[in-house]
Formats: sequence, C-alpha cells, structure tokens
Amino acid sequence: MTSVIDLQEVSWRRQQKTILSDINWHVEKGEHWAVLGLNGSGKTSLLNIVTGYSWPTAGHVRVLDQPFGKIDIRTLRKSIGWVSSSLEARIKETEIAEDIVVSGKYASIGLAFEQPAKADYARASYIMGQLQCSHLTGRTYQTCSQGERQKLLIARGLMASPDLLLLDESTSGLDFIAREELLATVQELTKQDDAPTIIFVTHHIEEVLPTFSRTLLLSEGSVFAQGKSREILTGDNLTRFYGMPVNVEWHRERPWVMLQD
Ligand SMILES: Nc1ncnc2c1ncn2[C@@H]1O[C@H](COP(=O)(O)OP(=O)(O)OP(=O)(O)O)[C@@H](O)[C@H]1O
Repeated sequence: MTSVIDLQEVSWRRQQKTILSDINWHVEKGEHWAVLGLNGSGKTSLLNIVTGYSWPTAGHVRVLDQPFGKIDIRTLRKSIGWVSSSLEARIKETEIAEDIVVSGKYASIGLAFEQPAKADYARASYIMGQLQCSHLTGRTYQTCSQGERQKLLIARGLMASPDLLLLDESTSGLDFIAREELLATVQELTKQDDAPTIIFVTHHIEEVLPTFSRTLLLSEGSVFAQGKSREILTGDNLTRFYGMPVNVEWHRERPWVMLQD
C-alpha cells in the first residue's frame, strides 16, 4: 500500500451550499501532512469524507488503497485513528487513563462491553510511554489537564495500530508549554518505524512541524495550495491566503507568520 488518501474531484454539498469543491488530494505512505484553513474552510468536512462519515456529492475517494463504494467502511475505519474535539467530549470524566487508551482497540467509549486482556494493557502502557504520559496511569480523565487529555486521546488513537492517524485541532486550548510538549511528542511519534501517516489539522502556521513535509491550504472549501510545506508556506502565498500582508520566517525548521509593518 503506497497511497494513503486519494481524493479526485471531490465535492460535498449540503443545504444548497457547496462546502467542499473539486478537491484533488493525494497522500503517499511516508508523508505526513498539515491541513490549514480558517474557521469554516472545510477542514472537518474533509476529514468526514476521508473517514466515510460523509459521502461526496461528486468525485472519487480511495483511502488506504480502498475505493469507497466497493468496500466495508466500518472495516476500513479500524485502520484509521481519529482524535477530535467531538471524541474528547464523549469520554467520561470518571474513566481511568489506561482504560481510555485500551478502548481505542475497540473504537469504543468506555470498556463496559469489552474484555481487554493483559496484553492490551501492556500495549497501552507501551504507547503511553511513547507519548510520555505513563505518569497518568490510574488517574481519572477529570484530573488530567487539557494537554494530558490530548496525549491520552492520541495514545487511544494509536492502540489499534492504525495506518492513518487524523489529529483535528489537537492543540486547541493548550498553553504555550503544553502545546510545545504535545508538538514535540507528535514530531517524535513520526520517527517511529511503525508510525502511521499523520494528517494534522490546525489553524496555526507555526504548528507545521519539520515532519509535516507537505501542507494543504483550504480556503472556502477549495484547495488554495498544496505541496511541499517550504514551497507553500511563503509570505506571498499566505498574504493571498489570509487577504492580509504577512511575512513568514522559518525558525527551528518551523514557519512563523507575522503581520507586515
Ligand atoms: N452537515 C452540514 N450541513 C450544513 N452545513 C455544514 C454541515 N457541516 C459543515 N457545514 C458548514 O460547512 C462549512 C465548513 O465547516 P467545517 O466544520 O468543515 O469547517 P472547519 O474548517 O473544520 O472549521 P473550524 O476551523 O471552525 O472547525 C461551515 O460553513 C459549516 O457551517
């Protein structure tokens, strides 16, 4: 499998409104992408198409080399981890950290109907170690900070060894230090041999980590630009993208955007 996501001329309409328009997007194995766009530009709608929760009005979708329309999407979803604010909201406050991680094996919320084995907890413990959140073992969700919760949810997303991991605004609500810690964890994660392809959705240019060699800029439901992050995230491109004069400076291999004087 070399093609992870392949969207061809995908459009999605709802209530007489075109929300995604003519999207062509190809993600290869070994690439990690950042997806950037303003509020309402269609980022979450795009992820809904990739996970088969929304069906395109036009166009063709293949994910992990599986053509939609000819496959069982529920089976495919077992190979996709998805961390989003809607998942976060569904986790019970009383849930224990390692149970949250283990539940990722079943794509369930809670473990009321599941019977995890010792090996599942061993794997959860290993992943929590990878994400530097082993110290949360035994803690309830309600006692975890926002940054710790995000790490647990990413660990949960990794539990089923997905080929594709979608991180939708994982840094929202984090302070400067917690955000940098989480970003460092994501950067490290992509260095692992068995790392899934990561699609990292964000509003913030400076979160385009060195590992995100490719970037997709979405604007009003259309692809504004896509390709190598270094070529896409230029002052000229972003000035047109935001409709506001900005400069971009690369620092520690990350782009930082500033308003022009
Ligand atoms: N099911 C739906 N029916 C009607 N409109 C929808 C539906 N889902 C999304 N939209 C609209 O599509 C547009 C794109 O929404 P989407 O949530 O994909 O944007 P986004 O880029 O993820 O936004 P944000 O950054 O604010 O989370 C918005 O105008 C939204 O109101």
